[in-house]
Amino acid sequence: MTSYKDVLVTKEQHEIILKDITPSNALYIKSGPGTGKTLTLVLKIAYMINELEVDPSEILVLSMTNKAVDNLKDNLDGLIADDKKEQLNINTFHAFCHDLVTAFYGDEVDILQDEGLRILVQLFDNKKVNDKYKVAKFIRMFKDNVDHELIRAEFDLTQEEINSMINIFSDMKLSTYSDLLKRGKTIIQSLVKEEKLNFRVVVVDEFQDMYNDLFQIIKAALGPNSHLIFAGDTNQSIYKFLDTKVPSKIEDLGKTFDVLEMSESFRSTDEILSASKYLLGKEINVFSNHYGLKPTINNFNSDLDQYEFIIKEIKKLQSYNVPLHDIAVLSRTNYELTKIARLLKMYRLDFIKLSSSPNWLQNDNFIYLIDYLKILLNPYQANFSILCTLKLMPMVGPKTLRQVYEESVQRNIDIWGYLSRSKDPKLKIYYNLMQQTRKSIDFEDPKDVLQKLLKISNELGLVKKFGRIDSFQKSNITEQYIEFYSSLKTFYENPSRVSETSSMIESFLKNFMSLSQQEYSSKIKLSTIHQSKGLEFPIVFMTDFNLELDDEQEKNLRYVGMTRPKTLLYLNSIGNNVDLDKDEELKKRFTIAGSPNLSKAFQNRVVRSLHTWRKIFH
Ligand SMILES: Nc1ncnc2c1ncn2[C@@H]1O[C@H](COP(=O)(O)OP(=O)(O)OP(=O)(O)O)[C@@H](O)[C@H]1O
Repeated sequence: MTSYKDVLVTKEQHEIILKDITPSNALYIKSGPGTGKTLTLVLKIAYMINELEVDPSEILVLSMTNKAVDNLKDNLDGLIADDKKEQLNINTFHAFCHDLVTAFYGDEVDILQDEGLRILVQLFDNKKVNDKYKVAKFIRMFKDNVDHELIRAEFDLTQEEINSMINIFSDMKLSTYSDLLKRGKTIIQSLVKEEKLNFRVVVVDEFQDMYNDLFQIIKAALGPNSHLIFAGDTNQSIYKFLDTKVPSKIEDLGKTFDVLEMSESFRSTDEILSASKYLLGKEINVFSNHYGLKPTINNFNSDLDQYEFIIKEIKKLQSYNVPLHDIAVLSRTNYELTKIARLLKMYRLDFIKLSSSPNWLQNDNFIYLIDYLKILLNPYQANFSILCTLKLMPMVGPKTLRQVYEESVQRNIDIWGYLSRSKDPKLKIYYNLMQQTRKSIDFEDPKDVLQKLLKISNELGLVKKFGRIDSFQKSNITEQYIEFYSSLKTFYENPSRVSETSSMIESFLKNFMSLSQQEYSSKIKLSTIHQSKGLEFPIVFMTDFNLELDDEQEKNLRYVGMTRPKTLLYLNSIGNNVDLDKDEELKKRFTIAGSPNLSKAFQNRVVRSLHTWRKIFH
């Protein structure tokens, strides 16, 4: 162990931190789960700024998720001066492109979301492209410049029908994520060419899940004098539907590669790590110096048995004073998580579902509050939001929506202008309330903003839509409004979140998606395995665990889940065909059928010690 900035780092980590940043070279940090990718990247960034005197504005750090970005930023606190931290460019690929596109073109980027697809189904009014999946596919095809001949064949459409749908999409000024990345790439390319953007170092985290659109951003950002650093673990690549060939394409970047590995894992005990590697079926160079209990596998006949076991074990852990926030339940799908959530609620065990977006958005309908805000702020640029929210009004159906859209196109006015002139009583109610609210709303006062939104949701149909969802979700609505309000307040209470050029509310609209701090709450964490990537928890339950997997991607996903816990791992399978008691290899690595010997674990301080294993900088 060596030390950098009072942090004890391994020899491997130290070598990576000090490795030179020659422009023509790239550094690939090959690291297994829990080996300290984040810590090492953070220390390397600090080293470059503090010791090599690299100007922080010349460092670009790109990551796939908001969570990873927040993590990097938090961990940099105290390592570099605050003013230098401000100049550092640490962003998700999407936010980086979003900022460039809005700054460059001055227009708002309206990304097409799930609810928007439903409105397009109605506006398209086409018998063959008649559900949101088909609409999404249609848009993807035309955005990817697929030959119209092929689109016609795919959906059995005429050219007129295709043109009409493309026109609607363009009139609504909608973008897809892929659009945003492509527009971003073009801007970066020209700025780099004109030497207005000049990154000396580009750092990319979690490169194993990178797909072509993201790869193109990196390629565009790299000038002749840029050094590239990328870190990742191909065994944790879990997005099969994306372009998994990308990591190998990195070699097309024309840089000479140095590969440095990190093999000591600081997260999981050696028992957990060995069992994870065994089920992945690969020889992997990671080890741990912490020892504890073997993971436990139980096979159940039904979901109910499985869930009862989890509740019983959680209660047992509580009796050893394990705080709920040390426990996570990971599942393959959101559907399974909802079932577990219901059960935990029944037993009055507090839980929180982790997601990459803010909590209140776990109810899709809350996206309409964002639409209302966009309209209140600038109705002339909110055509699509107006159509989305009009649909919530009682008695407004697809026919009215199409009529509003078509007539405003014919008269060459925006939809707000059309509404202001409309004699239709339903549309008048909508217009009058919105107009009145626009005049009276105080955007400087979050309480007033919330009150106005509540009134609008009540009178313009959103609350009625809430009424149609099931009772479990309904009981969470007040809580979600409160969470929405606290997200809103974040911007009023943290001026640093508000950029110089935009107001509080504009900053909120631009950044609300990145508000997800739930990991730090004091409740049991529920998460899909996908969402748990990059996170760690002292104790993990994995549900519906499948021992018989062939698919490589699925095995990787299982590996990601199994390597999240620090000390205790419970695997629950249902009706699996492997005879657990007879499989000697499994028996060597797992406790089969039963529960872990907690009293032994606590006696040996295996579990307790974990409470002190907090993140190094926390
Ligand atoms: N040198 C070290 N000494 C002590 N703890 C360390 C050291 N390096 C990393 N850690 C700790 O190990 C844990 C795992 O680190 P980190 O989350 O960065 O791993 P990772 O490589 O990103 O893992 P994954 O690929 O699974 O997301 C963290 O709690 C971190 O603080």
